[in-house]
Amino acid sequence: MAISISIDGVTRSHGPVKAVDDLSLEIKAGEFFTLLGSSGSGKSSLLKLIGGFDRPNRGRIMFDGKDMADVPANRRPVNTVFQGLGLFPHMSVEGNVAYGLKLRGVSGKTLVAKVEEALDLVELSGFGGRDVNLLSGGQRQRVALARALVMEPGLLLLDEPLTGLDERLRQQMRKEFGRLHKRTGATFILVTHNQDEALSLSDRMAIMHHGRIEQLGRPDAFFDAPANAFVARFIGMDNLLQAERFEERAGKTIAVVAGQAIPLDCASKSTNVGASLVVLRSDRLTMANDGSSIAVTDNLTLQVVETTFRGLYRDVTLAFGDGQTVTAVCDVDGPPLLVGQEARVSLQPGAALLTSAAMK
Ligand SMILES: Nc1ncnc2c1ncn2[C@@H]1O[C@H](COP(=O)(O)OP(=O)(O)OP(=O)(O)O)[C@@H](O)[C@H]1O
Repeated sequence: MAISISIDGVTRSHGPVKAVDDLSLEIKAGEFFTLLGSSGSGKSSLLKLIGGFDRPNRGRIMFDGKDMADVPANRRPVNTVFQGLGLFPHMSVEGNVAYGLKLRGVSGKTLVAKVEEALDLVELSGFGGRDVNLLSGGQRQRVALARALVMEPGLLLLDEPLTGLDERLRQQMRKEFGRLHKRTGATFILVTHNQDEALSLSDRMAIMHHGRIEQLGRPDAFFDAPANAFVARFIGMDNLLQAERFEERAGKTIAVVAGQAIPLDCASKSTNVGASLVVLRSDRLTMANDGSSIAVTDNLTLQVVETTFRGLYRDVTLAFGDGQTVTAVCDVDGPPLLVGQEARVSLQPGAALLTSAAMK
């Protein structure tokens, strides 16, 4: 049965460092939830507290409403796949996968059937007798997954499980996680600093920083409304602009940047010049490759600072009169724009958002 998790005001300090800082979070039963954040943000620390490998200084962690404070790791309905795996090198694939079940007293035909089923789930049928030391990196990762899944946990914790794999294997394993999540119905919590992984797999995700959650929600919501400049930068929305003022025109909020009007998509947020930054979504900025305007209205006139060939498109860095820059995408047909030339950039609906300059 999938497990719901409730984290209530949890703090974990190491001397002066608060690895987890008064953090509260609800994870639904059966959800694929991702903790995303840079190195040292507290992701692994939080996962360890959930798994019962460490104890909070303050706050409570509940599974299906039951306080886990006095439940040790080996009595929690949890299995963990860590980075670096920790497979038993002296055991075969089968031996590794069967280990936990044997400890539980499972034996004979039931044991064999369960191990086979788990290996089948990770597409390693027939690999039972192999030496784990002779497997490829991806196969070893899948053995580690099978070893966790065979225990039929209600909660699976995945701590950077794809670290150290090459890009092709990462892609393959990523698909596998998605598939396994659907098939098992368990709650999955993934820790990663890889944004692609988080976006492609998660029902919901949280971006952590300094032991706190900066934003929580469905992956697409981060792009529609990044909570603050830190989150925007973290997810690659680097076009952040300081407005010189905000104005109301015909019921619309306009940001004025270096004398040019940028109509904002969200009128409800605070439009205090010091507290707010304008975010331009690069996927909603369009320009012709000769620099002429595409749309009749909502155009910006900017100066080309740099163009970078990216294969299927070109990145074009463009400057406002006050020196602030944004990057837009331009198609590769025809000659590239020239550095120093003027270009007309059209703002598609939803191109300009507002975000908070300050973090939580
Ligand atoms: N046992 C410990 N003793 C002292 N400090 C610790 C300990 N565990 C974690 N920390 C500190 O707590 C903070 C959060 O660490 P944590 O490992 O949770 O980060 P993370 O987001 O998982 O990072 P990474 O992606 O690098 O694994 C860091 O500043 C780290 O140095």
